[in-house]
Amino acid sequence: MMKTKWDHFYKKTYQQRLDLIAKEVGLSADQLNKLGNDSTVSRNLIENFLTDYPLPEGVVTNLKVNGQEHLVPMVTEEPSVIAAASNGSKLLASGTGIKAEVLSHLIGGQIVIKDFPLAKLTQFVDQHRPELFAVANGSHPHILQYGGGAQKVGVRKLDEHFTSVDLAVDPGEAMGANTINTMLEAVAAWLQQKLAVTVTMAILTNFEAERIVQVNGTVPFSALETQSMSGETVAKRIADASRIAEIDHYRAATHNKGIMNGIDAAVIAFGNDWRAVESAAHSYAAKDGHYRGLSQWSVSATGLAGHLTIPMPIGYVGGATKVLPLAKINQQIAQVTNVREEMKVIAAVGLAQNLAALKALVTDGIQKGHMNLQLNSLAMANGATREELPVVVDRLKKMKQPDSTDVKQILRQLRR
Ligand SMILES: CC(C)(COP(=O)([O-])OP(=O)([O-])OC[C@H]1O[C@@H](n2cnc3c(N)ncnc32)[C@H](O)[C@@H]1OP(=O)([O-])[O-])[C@@H](O)C(=O)NCCC(=O)NCCSC(=O)C[C@@](C)(O)CC(=O)[O-]
Ligand SMILES: NC(=O)C1=CN([C@@H]2O[C@H](COP(=O)(O)OP(=O)(O)OC[C@H]3O[C@@H](n4cnc5c(N)ncnc54)[C@H](OP(=O)(O)O)[C@@H]3O)[C@@H](O)[C@H]2O)C=CC1
Repeated sequence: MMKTKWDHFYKKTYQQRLDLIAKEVGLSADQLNKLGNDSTVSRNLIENFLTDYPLPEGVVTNLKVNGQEHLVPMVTEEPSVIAAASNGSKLLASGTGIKAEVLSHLIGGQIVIKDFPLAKLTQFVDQHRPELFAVANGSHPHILQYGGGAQKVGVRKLDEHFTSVDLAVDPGEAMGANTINTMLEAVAAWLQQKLAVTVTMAILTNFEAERIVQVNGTVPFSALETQSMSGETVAKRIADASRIAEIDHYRAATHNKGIMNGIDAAVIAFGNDWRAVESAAHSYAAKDGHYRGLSQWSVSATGLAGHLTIPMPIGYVGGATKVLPLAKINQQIAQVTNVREEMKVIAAVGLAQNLAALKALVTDGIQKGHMNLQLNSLAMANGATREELPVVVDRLKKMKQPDSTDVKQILRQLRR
């Protein structure tokens, strides 16, 4: 490999790394001071560690799932997300509350094999299923003790060259990526030994078709009423919005982004891998060959009914869940004691988040509520200090469409 000045950067001490970066990009002493923040946990969690990057954490109120109230911590940089999730939770709590159920809890993975007869491989796997499961489970010291283990195996033709041996495993309380990867590599080695197959790769899949949570909720018409629309009209308009996400992928992408506003924020707060959750959500949304909204809303005789079915590949243990100190505290704040509860609560936040966004979209429009709460961020981004912030925001609220020029002008006036 070619040599660069960054070779073995990771072997340098923390201070040496900071100094090198400061020199390279010309950081001031003040900037260095802000950056420098050695942490034993973080230094050992990731590579080339520089600093902890703080994101704001807030809490969703009024989320009621299966009769129990949960305060759900959310980590996000986006104004109005937590207000909206609380708004949607309160609306849903005014109905039957949210009913949630974990439909399946298996992580899948694949061993991709090249140029081997499909029929021979299928026959071998069918005939040696117990042995194959024993190899998989035997590669993980404790998976059976955790109530998990290999559950299913199948063979799937990919094209004329490639075949996938698909394994599904109950990962216990863990997200299970490392767990299943260990198992897949063990089974791959065993297949190589038994059949002399050529294995191209052995890896979990983030298409999580068998780790599904379903949440349902209803909102009475009375709770949806606005100054200018009846509750029934609002409900019908939300059902229309839901339909549009079914038929138009332009809209479906935004509809699902709204759901993930809540889900990602909670997943991060619980110390989980949000890329896995994102990847699973969007691939699931496209599973029928057409990308669509993950939730559906319809009007019943008494109110609005919402439904969300979504993969939720998270863990209550493992990954960073017990390493990041805040993740543990957040599990306690949310009053979740196992992975299934956590899956349900996170999906419920997604449904509530979606409801609030749709209600805003079909009534006042998104900008009114969102921009009102975005004003703090607009003011700070344009240089307002903590002391100036209340006055600046107050003046911005009185304007029709405030922007950065307005903030700068207000600041000039204040600083005269
Ligand atoms: C912003 C609101 C909530 C205002 O909503 P509102 O109707 O003016 O609020 P309200 O004063 O009637 O309050 C209702 C409840 O909302 C919550 N709430 C209200 N204000 C706060 C606050 N400051 N902090 C915390 N919680 C708040 C709180 O639970 C409150 O109940 P209360 O406690 O007063 O009895 C509403 O307009 C809303 O839900 N808007 C949706 C905003 C949103 O979705 N933001 C995400 C960013 S936009 C986006 O990324 C996705 C999107 C929208 O494109 C997705 C899509 O297209 O589908
Ligand atoms: N594509 C992807 O999504 C990928 C994700 N990852 C990463 O993998 C990590 C998640 O994998 P995961 O296997 O969960 O991680 P870990 O290996 O961190 O955690 C699983 C381990 O937790 C221990 N454990 C303790 N109690 C339990 C229990 N009740 N049930 C199950 N396990 C228990 C077990 O180890 P023991 O018995 O030794 O205590 C188990 O092997 C995340 O960090 C993710 O980012 C990695 C590769 C790819």
